[in-house]
Amino acid sequence: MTAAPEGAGHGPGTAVAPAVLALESAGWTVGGATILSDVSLDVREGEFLAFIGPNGAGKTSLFNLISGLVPATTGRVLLDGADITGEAPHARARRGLGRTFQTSSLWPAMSVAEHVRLAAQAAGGGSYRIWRRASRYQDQVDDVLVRTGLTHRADVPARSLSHGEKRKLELAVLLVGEPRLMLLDEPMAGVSAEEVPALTELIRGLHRDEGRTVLMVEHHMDVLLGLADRLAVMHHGSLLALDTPEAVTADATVQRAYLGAAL
Ligand SMILES: Nc1ncnc2c1ncn2[C@@H]1O[C@H](COP(=O)(O)OP(=O)(O)OP(=O)(O)O)[C@@H](O)[C@H]1O
Repeated sequence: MTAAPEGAGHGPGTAVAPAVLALESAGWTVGGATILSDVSLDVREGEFLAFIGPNGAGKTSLFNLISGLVPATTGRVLLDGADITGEAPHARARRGLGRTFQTSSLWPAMSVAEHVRLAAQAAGGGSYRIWRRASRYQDQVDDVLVRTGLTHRADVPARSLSHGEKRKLELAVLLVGEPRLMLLDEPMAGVSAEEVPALTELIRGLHRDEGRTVLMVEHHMDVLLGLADRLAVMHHGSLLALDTPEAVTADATVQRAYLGAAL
């Protein structure tokens, strides 16, 4: 396993946890186009690492590479020190890696509770077709709905949910598998300004109270500045900067490449 410099990106005196995820010069080339190039980073247990960068910088592609949806054509991916570069997404999921997607993955006519129940059944090894035995997952469903604040919406079909509630439901489905490492790809996308604070608090709780390691792509800088331990700035498929939010936002190169006058 690659070790990051002691305490890199963490405050002085902060205990250094072991790396749960490490990328070693990871890259992805497809159809002659290099989408990701030489990305190296360590993510520590319990850390919140946010990815920012302009459209097309490679943030989603990097999440795809980490979760195994696209192959690393160069370099290595390590989870808890084990080389998982060649592993399929489901094998990575079994190791505790879970992710959400930028676009909604819900079934419009299916209720909130049914989504979570189906995920619980799948995680428990049950067939998607055996609905009669679904009742045995009820406690798990109730627990996840409470944690995501969706109990009062349990019987509502997904199509009737607000954008913020849909994002919560996607998190609920993810939480059924109790992933230790969560990759959240733009969880605030399409969410109204009024719903952003509640969703932010939910994600903060999953990180701070439940101790999960979180990687999150997000364009809302105001959200990230109160949430992320470190910011990774992607630019043209490479990692331009990786440091505390304060250091990154003060970095002149980052400002020129991406942040500009917004900060
Ligand atoms: N399967 C693919 N084949 C070819 N090019 C691809 C493929 N997937 C992504 N790309 C290209 O890779 C680049 C990075 O895309 P990616 O979606 O990872 O960026 P992003 O930083 O997540 O952007 P956004 O903020 O808009 O979501 C883009 O130019 C995109 O067109």
